[in-house]
Amino acid sequence: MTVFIEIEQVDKVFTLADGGEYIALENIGLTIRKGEFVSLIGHSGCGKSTLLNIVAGLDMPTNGSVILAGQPVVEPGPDRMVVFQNYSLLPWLTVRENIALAVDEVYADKSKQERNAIVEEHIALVGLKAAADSRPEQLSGGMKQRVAIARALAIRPQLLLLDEPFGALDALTRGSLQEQLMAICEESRLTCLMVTHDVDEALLLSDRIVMLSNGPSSGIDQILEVPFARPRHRLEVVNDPGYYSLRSEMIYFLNKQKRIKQLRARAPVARHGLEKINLQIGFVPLTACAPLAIAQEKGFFARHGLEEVRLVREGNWRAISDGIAGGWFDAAQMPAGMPLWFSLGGANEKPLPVATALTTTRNGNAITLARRFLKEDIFSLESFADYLKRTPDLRHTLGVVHPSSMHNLLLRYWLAAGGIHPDRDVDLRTIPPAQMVANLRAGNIDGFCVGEPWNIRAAVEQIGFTVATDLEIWLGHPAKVLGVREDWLVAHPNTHLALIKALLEACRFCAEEANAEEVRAILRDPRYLDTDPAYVQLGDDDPTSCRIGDNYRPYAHHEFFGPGLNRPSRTEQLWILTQLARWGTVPFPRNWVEILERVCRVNAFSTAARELGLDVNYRRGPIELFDRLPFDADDPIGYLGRLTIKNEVYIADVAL
Ligand SMILES: Nc1ncnc2c1ncn2[C@@H]1O[C@H](COP(=O)(O)OP(=O)(O)OP(=O)(O)O)[C@@H](O)[C@H]1O
Repeated sequence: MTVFIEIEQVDKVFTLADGGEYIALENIGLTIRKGEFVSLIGHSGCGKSTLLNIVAGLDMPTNGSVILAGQPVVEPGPDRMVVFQNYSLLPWLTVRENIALAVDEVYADKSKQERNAIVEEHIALVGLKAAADSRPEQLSGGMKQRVAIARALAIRPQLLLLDEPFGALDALTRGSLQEQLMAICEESRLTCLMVTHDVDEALLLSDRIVMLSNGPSSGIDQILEVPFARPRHRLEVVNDPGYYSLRSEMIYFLNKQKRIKQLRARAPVARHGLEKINLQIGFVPLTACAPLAIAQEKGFFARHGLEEVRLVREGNWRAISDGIAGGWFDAAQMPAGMPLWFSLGGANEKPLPVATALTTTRNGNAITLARRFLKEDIFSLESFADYLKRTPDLRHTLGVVHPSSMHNLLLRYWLAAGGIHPDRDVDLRTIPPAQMVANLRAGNIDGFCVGEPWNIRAAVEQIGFTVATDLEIWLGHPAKVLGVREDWLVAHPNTHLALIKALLEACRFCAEEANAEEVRAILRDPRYLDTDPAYVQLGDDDPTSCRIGDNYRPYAHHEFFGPGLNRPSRTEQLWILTQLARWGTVPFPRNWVEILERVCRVNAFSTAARELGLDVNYRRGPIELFDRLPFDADDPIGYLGRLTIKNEVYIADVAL
């Protein structure tokens, strides 16, 4: 399909009554192909109608241009017709006369007979023959909108612009009009640009959905391709396996925009020598969020002057990374690899320096497989690898939670140690932690690697079984860290120290066996983990492992506090770095020493720990995983070279 519309670097600035300015749109760039159906979606006031009006020629951009079929758009024209939500019919004219008015104007060179034929054809097209002599007041909303569509189509525009055309109609009428519009567009190969608030409408009608971020200075946040075959039928579309993932992508986007509005609304408050005491800290509901929950509920934040901390519960790590990248979180609980992943451009190919000065938990992960594998005598890495070799025609999908999480890195390491290439021999799919068990139950995945309580829950509920835990993979590995953007850290050094101190005290509280019941009770609150506390393993008699219910598999304890446990480790971060580079997620930086210094803020940890009177001189031993392959922290590139199963490794200078 050829390019039909080019929207080039369009800005729209409105002059306000008080003389000020409002930047509605900034740097919008979009091309639309001939015959394509594109929808614009976004929150109220984000500039959808403004953009539509600019394409229609009803308004002009402040900067940039719109080119339609090679010609700049400078005014409205008959090649573009707009259908508005409020129909815009002339009340004193009948259906036939409303349509004829437009036809007579555009086709003045045709005979009266030809013009009448066009009018009648379009009245029939939208099924309004019986109402052709009625005036708008005698029509229902759906009928009026059909007149508006017929009027728009009758002049054979090259481009149909629709501004929430079905917004005011009841669900039944809306559904039937959507189907009629789809049929007409497919028949006439019309190009359409539609503004809508309706996620399902956009998915049914569009080839692409353009999601606009909130204003001021709205821009294109993301463009979704809608791949369903045409002609489309509503039932087939909603039953397509891809429908719900596209739908949740849109809902996620719209919710994110709503949250950004709320979260940005808080002005910083400085007090007690701290640059900011009203913090928003993101977390994902896992047993590992205990230190944050405890710091809040037991008053550790407040004790260190952080009097207005708001913990923001997110369903997945992507929302955490969006919150940090967008700057509406001050800090977040993160998977151990996320600060490096950000700093090396994992989020959007542009390095965003993110630092950590505190490891909040170790352990707490496991690998679960669906129970049906037990019937095939699969109970270990070796038997799983054997099974995959025996059944090369079967594809297996395993869930991980984020590219930078230890679950992803440990699962990949475990598979590769068994001779399984994680990107060739199986499919890895990113799924939010709390949705792992449901996806395993539904058969969408064959297994997963995730933090607790989800492995234990899958085992206790007999949906899956734990095939490997931290005890077998890497006992004591870092799991979650406190992450902050480097620019935030530089602007809030005292607040950062207070935050580390509050969380270190909370970590100590979580680690004391006597507090286990209280921590469990706090975690069961819907604001935190919201799960049966029986699945939360804390405070077992055995210092290294625990057994839950009648599930006799030992699990490693979450470790929250102890000598050298919370101090960020450059060696561990270097191991993470080699694994991220091994799988091609980020380049391996030639300047890795500098990168590790920027990411791993050992000094900030030491200052905080010293101020709390804690010993800071402990060092962790060398890293050794279950396969006993030595990790050479002095020669990480040599170590990467010795790994046989890997993707292409890129080595590059990374400028932070
Ligand atoms: N003439 C104007 N003068 C000043 N501001 C304007 C003008 N027209 C629109 N705006 C502002 O520009 C922004 C974008 O408005 P627009 O109507 O395009 O949003 P929208 O996404 O279509 O909203 P909705 O979904 O509510 O219809 C809004 O904040 C609006 O207040």
